[in-house]
Amino acid sequence: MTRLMATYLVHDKKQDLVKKAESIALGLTIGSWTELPLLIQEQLKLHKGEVVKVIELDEDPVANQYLGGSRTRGLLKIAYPEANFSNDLPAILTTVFGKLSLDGEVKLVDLHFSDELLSSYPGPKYGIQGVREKVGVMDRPLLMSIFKSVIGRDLDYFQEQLRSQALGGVDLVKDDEILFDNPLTPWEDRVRTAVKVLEETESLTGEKTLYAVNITGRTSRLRDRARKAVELGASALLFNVFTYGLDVLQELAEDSEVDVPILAHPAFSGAFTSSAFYGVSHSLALGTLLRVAGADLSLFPSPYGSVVLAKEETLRIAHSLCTDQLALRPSFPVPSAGIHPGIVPRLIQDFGMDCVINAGGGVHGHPGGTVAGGKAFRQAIEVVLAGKTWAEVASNTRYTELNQAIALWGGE
Ligand SMILES: CSCCC(=O)C(=O)COP(=O)(O)O
Ligand SMILES: [Mg+2]
Repeated sequence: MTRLMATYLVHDKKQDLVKKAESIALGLTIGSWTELPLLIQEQLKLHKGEVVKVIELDEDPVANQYLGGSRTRGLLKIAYPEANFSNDLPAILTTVFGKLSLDGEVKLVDLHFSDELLSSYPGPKYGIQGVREKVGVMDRPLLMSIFKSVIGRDLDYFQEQLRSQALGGVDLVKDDEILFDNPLTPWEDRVRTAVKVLEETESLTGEKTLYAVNITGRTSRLRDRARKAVELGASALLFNVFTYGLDVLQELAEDSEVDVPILAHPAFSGAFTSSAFYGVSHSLALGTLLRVAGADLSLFPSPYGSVVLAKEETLRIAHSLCTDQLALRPSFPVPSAGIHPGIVPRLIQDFGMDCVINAGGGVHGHPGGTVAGGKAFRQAIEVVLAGKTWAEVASNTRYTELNQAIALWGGE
């Protein structure tokens, strides 16, 4: 019988972590089975969670102070029989972290899916390789930019901003997650406009740019919207997965008519990932679970910009998105928020070639405007991949836009 393995970080008031683990393993499966008749105990044994490992960690004085008293800290590994749940993410998450998520200082840090369980999840349709093929770029990190200040503006503004981003050499342009359907830039018109603009820019530059339209509105209408978006020519979709739910993402990702890459935005995820004591780890939420649910790209705060995560956290997210220990296509890591060209060396050093460099303000806020902003990023990527430093290209006119960006925002 295959089992799903969950790992929890606990800060427990009591001393005995083995007892704690046993109570979780029981409580989330067959309950107080010891009080049942022997025969039934025997039958239910197959459904009982099993404590696989208990690792006691050193006490953390900072955590103790924060939590107002001494706590026993540890990692608990518990295996749940797959026979206990239907094979879908709502059932899995309710099993491993349903009522437990409300029960004191317990954080779900990892889930290990067996191959058998995983075979019901197709994962990303495109993944890193498929997205690269769509834009025809295999040999460098991709560049993505974000529409900014579109709320309250009309389609002409949208069109101009898209054209500038594409002419700047951006591979993917995405709606901001806070752009919903609205009378000034209805989503269907954004897609129709993008198709025309991007055909035109491709004929000028020879480079493909994808447009990810934000799929929003009531859940019951999302599938139709996503299909319609693709029919109208959308080349990617942006999805605020954590305000809808992972299963909704999976429904979209599995739909054969939704045959474009899906970008998962992390909006709202901080509400249940940010605490050191409660909720779900960043790497599970923004890494493993998004990949399992079928996100082709996962956006998350980088260690360097305006909304930051600790570097180790971001590396763990990227690892979960790409590790070949999970038999699914890898999803593209997209470290984001407050990114400017001066940060590019650190991003490439940390995340390697297979990442997407993503910026809004860092493109549009360039002193030379949006086209120059895109160019500055492409130049930064080129310089880093050539193994050069900013100082070595400081007086090179091939890198004018990059040098302007470095002068404004700095760079190491
Ligand atoms: C927290 S990751 C999401 C990044 C994002 O949605 C965004 O709008 C970033 O914009 P910026 O101007 O900071 O590049
Ligand atoms: Mg945004």
